[in-house]
Amino acid sequence: MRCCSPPRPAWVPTCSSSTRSRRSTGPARAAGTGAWDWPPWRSRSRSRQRGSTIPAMLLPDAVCPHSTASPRLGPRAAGDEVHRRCCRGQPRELLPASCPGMAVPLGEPERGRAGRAGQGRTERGSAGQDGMVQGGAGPWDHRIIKVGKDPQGHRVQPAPTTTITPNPEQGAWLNNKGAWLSGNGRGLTEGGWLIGGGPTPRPRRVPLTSRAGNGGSGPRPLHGADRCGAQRGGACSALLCPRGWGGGGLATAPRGSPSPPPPARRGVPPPGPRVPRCPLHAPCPPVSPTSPVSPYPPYPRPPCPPISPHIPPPPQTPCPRGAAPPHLTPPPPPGVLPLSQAWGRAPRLPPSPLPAQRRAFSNNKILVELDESAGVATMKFKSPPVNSLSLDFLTEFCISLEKLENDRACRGVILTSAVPKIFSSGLDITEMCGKSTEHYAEFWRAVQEMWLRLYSSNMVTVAAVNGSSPAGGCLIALTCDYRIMAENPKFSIGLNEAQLGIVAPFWFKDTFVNVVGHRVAESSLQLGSLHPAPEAHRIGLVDELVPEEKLKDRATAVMQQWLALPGKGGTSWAVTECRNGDLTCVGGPGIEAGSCVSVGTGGVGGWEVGKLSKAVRAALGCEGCAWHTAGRSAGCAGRLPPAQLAVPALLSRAGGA
Ligand SMILES: CCCCCCCCCCCCC/C=C/C(=O)SCCNC(=O)CCNC(=O)[C@H](O)C(C)(C)COP(=O)(O)OP(=O)(O)OC[C@H]1O[C@@H](n2cnc3c(N)ncnc32)[C@H](O)[C@@H]1OP(=O)(O)O
Repeated sequence: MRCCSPPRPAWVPTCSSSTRSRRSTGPARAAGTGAWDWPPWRSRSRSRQRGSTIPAMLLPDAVCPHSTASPRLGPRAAGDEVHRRCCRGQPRELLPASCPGMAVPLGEPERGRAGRAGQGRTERGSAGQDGMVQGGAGPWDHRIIKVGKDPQGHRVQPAPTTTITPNPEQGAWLNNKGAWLSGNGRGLTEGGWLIGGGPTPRPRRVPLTSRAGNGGSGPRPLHGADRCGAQRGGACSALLCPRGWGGGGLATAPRGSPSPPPPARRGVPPPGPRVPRCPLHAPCPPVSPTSPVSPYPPYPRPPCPPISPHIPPPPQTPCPRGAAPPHLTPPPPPGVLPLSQAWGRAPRLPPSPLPAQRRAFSNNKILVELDESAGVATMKFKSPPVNSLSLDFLTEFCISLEKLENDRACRGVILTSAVPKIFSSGLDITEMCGKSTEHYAEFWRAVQEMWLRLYSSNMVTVAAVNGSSPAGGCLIALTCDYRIMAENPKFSIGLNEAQLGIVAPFWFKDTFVNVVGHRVAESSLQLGSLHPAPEAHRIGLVDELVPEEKLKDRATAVMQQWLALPGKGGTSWAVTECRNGDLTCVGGPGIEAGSCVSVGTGGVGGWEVGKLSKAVRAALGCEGCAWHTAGRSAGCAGRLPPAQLAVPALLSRAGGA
């Protein structure tokens, strides 16, 4: 969460020209001719509007119009290739039957799928001899024609057409011969033959898949390709599971973690919901078709404690992951849309009265520890020697942050380093030379994604800077709500790009200006200064200095202070109405109807415009709208219809005062 306006107006597409004129930065700068035009997924609409000269690799032109997947990741190839892949990245039941991406021409082998998507590879035959899929009347009605080699290597003739019928209740598929089909992790199989790119994603490591799936030869991003696993009686694999759970260990399951259950065999119904499950891992409610599908795969969920099938779980055991008890979450007044609903996420839980519970997630470069009782996670960078922001690091960063974002138990994140003396050395320089154009685009997209996710996070973010933090490392700290630095004068922080002979991108600069002000930013950027800790504190680049050994405690204390603010527990709401471009409060608990809601550029109690717009846009499905953040008000730019919205009471009270 941010307390000041993010430097977005320069590039955010607007609904009205009047809004554009009110922005602090001119449209020329947003023309998008540079490699870091931002954000990439905005470029499409803007290019349509204004004939932008944005490089093709940044244009998500090939994004499937039927897809709700984020078009952010990876360079896009041209045309229907991507369209088809894009569609196939979606849960099929969510796709319209008319989606052209579902229709694969009869006779065209799914040749590319194995290579591109990492799925559809036959068990015994070679890629390209796989089954051919003909689109049927609906997304689930596919005729499968087997072509390939039998186990002895003989070529087989096309087999009779098989029709697959889904059985959502069982989570399995039935062919027209009454045989059960199953996903074997690589695709839909029948009798050991892979007959189609099934909906069961194949477990593999996250970061590389999420990158390669958008145009490379590697596997596609798996997340979102499946329904919630819990609906099939298995583990929940949907990152945006409404219950807040991450995945079923599909992507980054640590070594030694229990293997997924074997796929059902032919003629044998797959395991249904008969096996008693951990109350923590109750089946997820169906994922709404309007839910955004994350481009990221989940990361591991904790294994269930063993439950004997003979001993049913205690019926009264409250699910610590479920809804908060009624006394903790009073129902909103009639007509009030909880903000969580507006954001499409569950409300965060207040600190749990249960004994402290800690969860730790670790991948290669970032260690995440979540203290559920405090609702605070710590992300420790552990990518020696200097925590440089490589593509892998950035990908892991985004995955970890998104996981926490979707975890209702987590309300704040402390970013720090596990590498002595270094917070982060900034962007990995080796990623910026000697690589392909596609790699540069991918890397740069990841940098932007990292910044966007951190800046727009609705968690409290505190940077505990326990070492030097040049350039991109400084950006991470700047993007947090609060910065505490170890008071070691050997540690320095700043945007030193000028010393490298390069220019800090404008959004680096804007973030810097937001924190230190124009004049200080100007001279610091011109000189490429790295400010020793005491100086950094003096110019306001960091909020406070503490001895290094007290850094963690101080960060925790600051976090508690922030989390103690009202509205953070998701318990108080106000109703606002969008009228004439302003948000007007139309009533709420303790809030007078008609009071005007406005948000100062300095923020209100830690709330800020970006999040408000996020909520509003999510509630109205008005993604095309932008919010002007100039001056002291936040309003919609143009075409938001009057609607009742919910914003935290804190915001409304402060704005109405
Ligand atoms: C810059 C490339 C230009 C390409 C052109 C592209 C143009 C378009 C892109 C525009 C991008 C603009 C935005 C840029 C943002 C950035 O973040 S750029 C990176 C800026 N970072 C730095 O300048 C940090 C430089 N490093 C240091 O100052 C020091 O290394 C340190 C972090 C203070 C640590 O010092 P120390 O403990 O003494 O360790 P070292 O011995 O110096 O380093 C150890 C090894 O780490 C390697 N390394 C250091 N920094 C980086 C890095 N950023 N990326 C990759 N690797 C790094 C260093 O080389 C050492 O490696 P070895 O020699 O192999 O041991």
